[in-house]
This record gives sequence, C-alpha cells and structure tokens, in this order.
Amino acid sequence: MEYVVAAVILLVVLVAGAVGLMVPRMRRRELPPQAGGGTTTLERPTEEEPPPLVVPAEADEGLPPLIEAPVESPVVVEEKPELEKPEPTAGRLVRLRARLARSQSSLGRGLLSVLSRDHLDEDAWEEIEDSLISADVGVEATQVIVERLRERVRVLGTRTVAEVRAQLAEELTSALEPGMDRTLRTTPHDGRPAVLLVVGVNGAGKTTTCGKIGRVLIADGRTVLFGAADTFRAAAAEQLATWGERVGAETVRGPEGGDPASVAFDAVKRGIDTGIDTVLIDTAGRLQNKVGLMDELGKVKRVVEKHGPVDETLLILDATTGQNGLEQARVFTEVVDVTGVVLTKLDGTAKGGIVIAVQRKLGIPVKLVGLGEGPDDLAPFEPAAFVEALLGSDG
Ligand SMILES: Nc1nc2c(ncn2[C@@H]2O[C@H](COP(=O)(O)OP(=O)(O)OP(=O)(O)O)[C@@H](O)[C@H]2O)c(=O)[nH]1
Repeated sequence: MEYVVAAVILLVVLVAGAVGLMVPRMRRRELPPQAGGGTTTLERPTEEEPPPLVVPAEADEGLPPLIEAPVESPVVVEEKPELEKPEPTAGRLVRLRARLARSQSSLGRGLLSVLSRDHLDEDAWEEIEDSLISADVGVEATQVIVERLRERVRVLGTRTVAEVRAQLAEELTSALEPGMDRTLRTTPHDGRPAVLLVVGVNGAGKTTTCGKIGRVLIADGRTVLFGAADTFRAAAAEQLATWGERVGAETVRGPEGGDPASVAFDAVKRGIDTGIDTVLIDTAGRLQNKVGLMDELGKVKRVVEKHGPVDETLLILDATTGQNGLEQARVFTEVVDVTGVVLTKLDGTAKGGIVIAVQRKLGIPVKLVGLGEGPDDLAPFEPAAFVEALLGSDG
C-alpha cells in the first residue's frame, strides 16, 4: 500500500512539473516575433512583418512590453549655420547718408562756398558748373541744371544761401527724374519665380550685389535661389554660395568652365520645381568690347527665357569708373534689355553725380546703390535723399 501511495505522489509531481514547463513555452509562442538579445524566440520575421519589437524578459511576467525603435543607421544631424538677420531696408539711404556725404562733401562744400557769396556773378555760375561737371553730373545735364537755377534765382529774386541751396537741390532732384519706376520686380507670378539677371563688367560688384539683394528679399520673408552662371571664375560661384549659406538660399552651380546658359537654365528650373519666389542669376564679368562674351550674355538671357521672360535685368556699374562706365553701360543695353542700374561703390567716390549722367544717357532708372562692402550696404535709390547727401550738410 505504501508503495502505491508513493507511486501516485511521484506521478502527480511529474505531471505538475511537465505542465509547469509547457505553459510558459506556449505563452512565448503567442508573442510577436522578436529580435536581438534578451529574447528567446528564434523565428525570423518575414519580409512583410512590421519592424521587430524588442520585448524584455519581464514580458513573460505579464508586464506591458516596452516598444523600442528599430535599430537604424545613425542619423546625421546636419548643423545648420546660424542664419543672419539683415537690417531693414526702409531708410537705408538715410542711414548710409553719412558714408555717402563723407565722400561727396567736397562737392557740397564747394557749392556752398560759392552760393554764400553776396552776389552770384558770371564767375560764380561758372564755378557752380565746374563743380557739377567734376562731380560727373555730365556737361549736358549740368548746363540744363545751372540754366534753370539761374532763371529761378533771377525770377524769384532769391537771396539767402539756404534758399539757393534748396533750389539747387530741387533742380538736381528733378534731373534725377523722381517719377521713374524704381521698384524691383521680384514677386513670383504665373506660378513661377521672378527671375533677375545680373550683368556688368569684371569687378563691378555683381556677385556682392546678388548676395545683398538676396539678403533683403529673405529678410522680407521671400524664398531666394542663386544661380552661379559665372563659370569662368570658380571663386565667384564659391562667393555666391557663401552668401547663400549665410542667409539661407540655395545656390545652383555648374562645373567650372561649363556653359553659363545651361547653369542659368537649371537654376530657373530648380526655382520653378521647388516653388521659390525669386531666382537671382549672377553672370560672369565681361569686357564690353569682347564681342564673343557679349554674344554669350545674350545667349544666357535667351536660354533662361525658355522658362518665361526675365523680370529684371540689372546692370551693375562701378561709380568710381565715372564717365567710362557710361560707354560700358551703353554696350550692355544693346545686348540685353537692361531694366535697372545698380550703382556700386558710391562710398568710394566724390563723384556721385554719375547717377544723374547714367540715367540721362541711358534713360534707365538707377534702382539701387551700393555704399560699402558690408552685407547690408545696399540701399534703394531715393533721388531727394541722395541729393541731400550729394550736397552735404543740410545748410
Ligand atoms: N566699397 C565698396 N565696395 C564694393 C561695393 N560693392 C562691391 N564691392 C567690392 O567690389 C569687389 C568686387 O565685387 P564682386 O561682387 O566680386 O564683383 P563682380 O562684378 O562679381 O566681379 P567678377 O566676378 O570678377 O566680374 C569686392 O571686393 C566687393 O566687396 C560697394 O558698394 N562699395
């Protein structure tokens, strides 16, 4: 009898033990497939199955499984350079006036000293003419301005220096044709970006101006793309790309020595595809007397226009080249239809009168002026504010 009882107890213990081993195994089989260490499942997930979940051992104890992200290749977090915030454009010319006035003051001082004479005789009027001509206003424009001023002084019987100065300022301002449309067409239209082509001779400041305009537009909440169609000078594309990085604009570049027209075309295409507001195309500097290069510029424009008309062709003129710049400008206007002039380096010349000569000769408005190498040293051109700077102290 004792043997029977012992045999029954042994049987019960064996059965209980077998059940104890089986149950956890069955429970594990119900879990989703697992991967990695800490699991006991060996089944491989099929291709269609969701990413493997890593279930810690505790899951067996009935705790909710922790879901970890599947192991992927490490994500490279690109460090974006901190974008710069350009200064507002409103009133820039006034803010930069001191800089302009510094270089123009000789004209202002000279004129004021003549105007302060008791009597404006023939010699005095000649001196006024000479001052304006040597400030690059141009002979023709000077004669018109002085003639009109003389007439006003005579008719109105103007006496004080302040009055004559004010009348001269009015004449100079009117010679700058304040009614001309100086707006820069940079707004996207017809489902595509506005396209600006920037042209001019070597070293006039094309790349710098592209960068400065780009900054202004981005500050105004626009999206901008640069096209580095200056494929002759690798450094120019590099320089433009640097401007782009600083303000957050993409730069489309081509191979060095490549076809500038194709880079310009690609830049506009990229601008259209990515929904950019304004595409600025920087072209290579060229001498206006090199026919081949000028023809190439015409080609750049024609190729870009396969996407639609160019909205603005800006001619960059270096103010320090004075009257020579006028001949350059004339040749450019014959090859491409220039819609606006940007006069750069006005901070470096005492001959700001070139603005009057340029507009008069070309009949094209000066839209912007460059007043330094700094990123915000570009101002919308305002005739009255400019004349105040040209004449120096408010007198
Ligand atoms: N003082 C002064 N310097 C300027 C101004 N604009 C441009 N510059 C300088 O002029 C030099 C030539 O400028 P870039 O922009 O490289 O001229 P670019 O026309 O693109 O030259 P290329 O590509 O060689 O044809 C640079 O040193 C600029 O910093 C300005 O308004 N004032």
